[in-house]
This record gives sequence, C-alpha cells and structure tokens, in this order.
Amino acid sequence: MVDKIFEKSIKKQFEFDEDVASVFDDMLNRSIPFYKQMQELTINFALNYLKEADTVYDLGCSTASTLIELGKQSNVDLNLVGIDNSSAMLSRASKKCKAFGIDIKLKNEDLLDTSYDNAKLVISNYTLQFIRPLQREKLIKKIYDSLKDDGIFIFSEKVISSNKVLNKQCIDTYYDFKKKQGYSEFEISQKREALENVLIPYTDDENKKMILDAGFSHCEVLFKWVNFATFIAIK
Ligand SMILES: Nc1ncnc2c1ncn2[C@@H]1O[C@H](C[S@+](CC[C@H]([NH3+])C(=O)[O-])CC(=O)[O-])[C@@H](O)[C@H]1O
Ligand SMILES: O=C(O)C(=O)Cc1ccccc1
Repeated sequence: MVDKIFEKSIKKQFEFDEDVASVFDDMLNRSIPFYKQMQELTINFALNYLKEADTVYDLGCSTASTLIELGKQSNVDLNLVGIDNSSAMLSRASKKCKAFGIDIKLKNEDLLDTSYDNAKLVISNYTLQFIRPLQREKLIKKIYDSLKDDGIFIFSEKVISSNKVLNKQCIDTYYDFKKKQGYSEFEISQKREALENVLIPYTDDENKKMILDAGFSHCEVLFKWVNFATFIAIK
C-alpha cells in the first residue's frame, strides 16, 4: 500500500501503529535513500561472517524484510531472530515469513528488556535513532556483551552534521529527495513535526564514540548518503 499517512492533518507524535505498519515497506523505500542498496550491503557483509547454525538478531526488524532476504541468500542454516515491540509490524512480518517459507523467530519485546544470547551478528537498521540517548548507550553495551568474541554489529542511522550550515544543506537535500519520491511539502513538514523528539539522530562521530566506548575494537562507515549512514562494528 502507498504511504499517504501525512496527507491529512496529524497532531500526534510518530508511532509504529497499525496505520504506519500497513504502508511501512512503501514508506521505507520512499523515505530512506538507497534503502534497498543499504539492505543488500548489510546482507553481503553479514554473509561474509556467518557459518552454519550461527545466531543473527535483527533489532527493530519491522516487517522482517532484512532477515527474510538474509535467509533467502544464505547457503547455510541460520538461527534468525527478529525483535520488535510493534504488534502491527510483527503480524505483517509473520505473514511475510510464511509466504517466503523462511523460518524466523519473531519476538514482541522492547529492545531494552530482552537479551540477545549467543549472537554472531546483530543488525539494527534505522532503529537506535528511536531509543532515547541514555538508554541507547545501555543498549549498545548490552549488544556488545551479547556478541560472541568475533561478533559483528551492523547498524544504520539517520545522522546529523556538527556543522550547522552543512547540516541545513543536508536536510534540504533530503527534503528534495522526498519531493522526488512524490511526498508533498505538507506531508514532509507534518512528518518532520511528528518525528520531533521521537527520532533523535547523532553525528557520525557520536555514533562511533558510543560504539568504541561500549568496548568494540573497530567501527567504520560502510555506506553513506548525505544524512543516512550504515556502520559496521567489530567486537
Ligand atoms: N524500544 C523498542 N523496542 C523494540 N522495537 C522498537 C523499539 N523502538 C522502535 N522499535 C521498532 O523499530 C522499528 C524501526 S524501523 C526499522 C526498519 C527495519 N530495521 C528495516 O530495515 O526494514 C525504522 C524506521 O521506521 O525509520 C519499528 O518497527 C519499531 O516498532
Ligand atoms: O521520513 C523521514 O522524514 C525520515 O526521517 C525517515 C523515516 C523513515 C521511516 C520512518 C521514520 C522516519
């Protein structure tokens, strides 16, 4: 279904409810530049590290697109676990897993309350940005502790620039991208308001610092378009 959520006047904060879940795949494809390519990169890098029976967690798996694609492309059997706290997202995820015949364990839990035992790889694309900063640092530490010694963490985030002028240019460039994707100025400004204080982006450096402070030995940007970046971290 096509995302028309912000065509009408909306006063509430952004939520992953039934309305958003019903148009979510279209929303992501039209709102995150190079979403498919970023997902492909995540999967290609993931496959470099994964062996038979390894456990992979996707934190904020939404409709499970990434784990389904990973399951399809892997030559070895993996233990795939998707975690999300939106029932509306998970009910769609469950239908898609059945339709594609991919076995994924879906857990309806808050990322802050659950554990990720025996993880070889943790993926979290465009989800940490919705966790409040203090909790976010704790979550990263938990991910670090859950990963096996040679474990990998791949995550993507909307980012900001610490340079005010450049930051404004990045935001304008992103809004031009959204207009080209068919969103009106009204939809763009309504969504911006709904995301205020809900989506809290860090700079690239803040993301890297958070990762290294948690104990990871290495972190770098794999892919970046203006204010959207994919990082890889090695335990
Ligand atoms: N505290 C939380 N606990 C559990 N889930 C949460 C929490 N906060 C947010 N979520 C979940 O995180 C997901 C973020 S979307 C991820 C896209 C996906 N990774 C993709 O690559 O297709 C990104 C976006 O919409 O920008 C939603 O499904 C929320 O329900
Ligand atoms: O659409 C936006 O304005 C964004 O910042 C990206 C996004 C994509 C999907 C859900 C929430 C935010």
